Amino acid sequence: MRRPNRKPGEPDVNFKERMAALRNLPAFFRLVWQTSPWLTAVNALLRILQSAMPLAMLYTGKLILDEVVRMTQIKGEQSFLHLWEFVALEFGLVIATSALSRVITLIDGLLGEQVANHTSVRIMQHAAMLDLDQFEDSAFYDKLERARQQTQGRTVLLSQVLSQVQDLITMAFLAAGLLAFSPWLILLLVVSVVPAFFSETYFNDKFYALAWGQTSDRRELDYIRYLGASDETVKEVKIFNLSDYLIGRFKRLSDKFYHDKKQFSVRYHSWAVFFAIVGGAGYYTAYVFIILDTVRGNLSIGDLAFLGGSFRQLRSLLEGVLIRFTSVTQGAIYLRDLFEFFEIQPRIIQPQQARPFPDPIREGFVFENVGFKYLNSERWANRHLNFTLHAGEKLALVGENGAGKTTLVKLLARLYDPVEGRILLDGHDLREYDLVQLRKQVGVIFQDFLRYQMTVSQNIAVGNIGELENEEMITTAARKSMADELAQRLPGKYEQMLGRRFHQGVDLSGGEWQKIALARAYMKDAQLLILDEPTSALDARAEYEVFLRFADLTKGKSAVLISHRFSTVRMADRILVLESGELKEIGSHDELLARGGRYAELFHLQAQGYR
Ligand SMILES: Nc1ncnc2c1ncn2[C@@H]1O[C@H](COP(=O)(O)OP(=O)(O)OP(=O)(O)O)[C@@H](O)[C@H]1O
Repeated sequence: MRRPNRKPGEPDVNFKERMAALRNLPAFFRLVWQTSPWLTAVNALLRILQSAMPLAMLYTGKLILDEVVRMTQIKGEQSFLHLWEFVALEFGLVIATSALSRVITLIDGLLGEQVANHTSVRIMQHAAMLDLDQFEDSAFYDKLERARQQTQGRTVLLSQVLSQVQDLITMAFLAAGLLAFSPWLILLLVVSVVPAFFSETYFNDKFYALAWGQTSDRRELDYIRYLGASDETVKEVKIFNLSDYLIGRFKRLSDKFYHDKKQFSVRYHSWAVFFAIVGGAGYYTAYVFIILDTVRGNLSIGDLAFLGGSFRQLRSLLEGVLIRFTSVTQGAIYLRDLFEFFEIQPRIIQPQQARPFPDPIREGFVFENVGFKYLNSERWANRHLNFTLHAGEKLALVGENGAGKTTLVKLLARLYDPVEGRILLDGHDLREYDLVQLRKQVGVIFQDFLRYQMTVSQNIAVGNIGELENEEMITTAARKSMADELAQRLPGKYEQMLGRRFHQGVDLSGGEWQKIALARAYMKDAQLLILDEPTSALDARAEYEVFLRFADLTKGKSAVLISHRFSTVRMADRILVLESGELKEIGSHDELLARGGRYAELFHLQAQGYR
């Protein structure tokens, strides 16, 4: 479960907001047009054609009826030519209508799919640009989630808006016919349908509020569902016998949803039935008037059929349009989340006149009174940091859990910018350097590195994805990190699928995964390599070898190592001890031991454990 959501019942959308949300539609249609101009244009054209069909058919029906009546009134030999022409015309129109509606559905589906894919790609592109700390902000995260989840809704919205326009045109055609006969019939129509519209809007708002109120509970439900049945959780669920507890929690929540939904739906549908009766009464009042006028001889039988048909269709179209209006505005409100998400801009961006990243680094990184605190946190995760990471130096960071080691390396890799002070690289602020080059020249393997459910070679290549096809580079990197031996043992070698999610995937042990992750570090020729607890799961021999190799393989390069094992730490040139985010001491292993400070204390503590 991710973030707390808004309070139940919030936000209650009113009519004004609904109308305001419609302003997102032009931007939406620009997006649709960009996705496929060709399909959009054809779709629009066919829909205009389709919208004239109902009137054409009703009118042909009238012609047929009038012709039949005329023929029954005349005695003697008669020509059927006209009648068959009309029938053929109506037959043609029927066929054209169903063909058109098929083609329109087809294009809607294709276009919807393309729009969904195009939007997903844009969301991914935009998310990739954004800063790490933006992902840690709950309001941002909610927005991203909603922008992402509504992909399917947008496909529906597309055809809804198009159908809405099409129906409005059809109505204009039909209304023109009715208007010529009797304008007040139109008035009657509006009066009989409008209450249903207000009822629909009212219940839609209520439903939106209900859905909003349930968002965080729904997430909890999804989370419990995931806990209850997934490859990653099954082990603990079995060992701790959690399934009954989880099922109980799931049932309690889902029962509550069911209860809320039932209450809502019963009220909603009861009112819908009532308003359908009102609408029906309106229609029959009008129909009676038309019948009476026909009996009086003012209208032909054909007119009766035409007007009755027009009125009936107009009523159901109007009802449909009004009801659809609420769901269109609903969709437009969700669009607002999407466009607001696109408007979020990253702060860590490529500088206007970027300085090329030095190659080689001459002086190194200088921390000048660097301080950093996380968003929504009052505590400084790092503060008053003053030290130099010299070019070519191997620096180890030690400190207790939460001391700020990972935060420090995130600052070094410019995943965050300092809140206080600055970091200089060869005399210039890190913020002035080309960001793309910086990402290439600073390699980081985090303690919570990703275990991609992909092949061994893809898992290594993510360290430098441009070299995905470079087998030699991948195997060399694997040899350096000792992942090669592991790959050779697997049935599929480098093409072996890892993880259990996909066909014939195999899972690895924690240490084996670390070897794979370490290989990523060797995939690029970075000048600064940061390893955040890279060997915590390796056995003693593997760890020893990794570090012997590491020193050798990173000769002339700078490196930062985070580790809780002092056997690893002591191999570094210097060691920086952090305490509550601040620098406690810095020096070589021997210097720090001689000083008898915190490092010496921690070192002896760990050494004691081995005696
Ligand atoms: N994304 C975050 N948002 C808010 N606070 C955070 C975040 N990440 C870390 N912190 C806090 O910042 C402080 C420093 O965390 P950091 O991860 O740098 O510690 P660390 O020394 O690497 O710890 P460990 O040895 O457990 O890995 C901690 O108090 C932690 O709770």
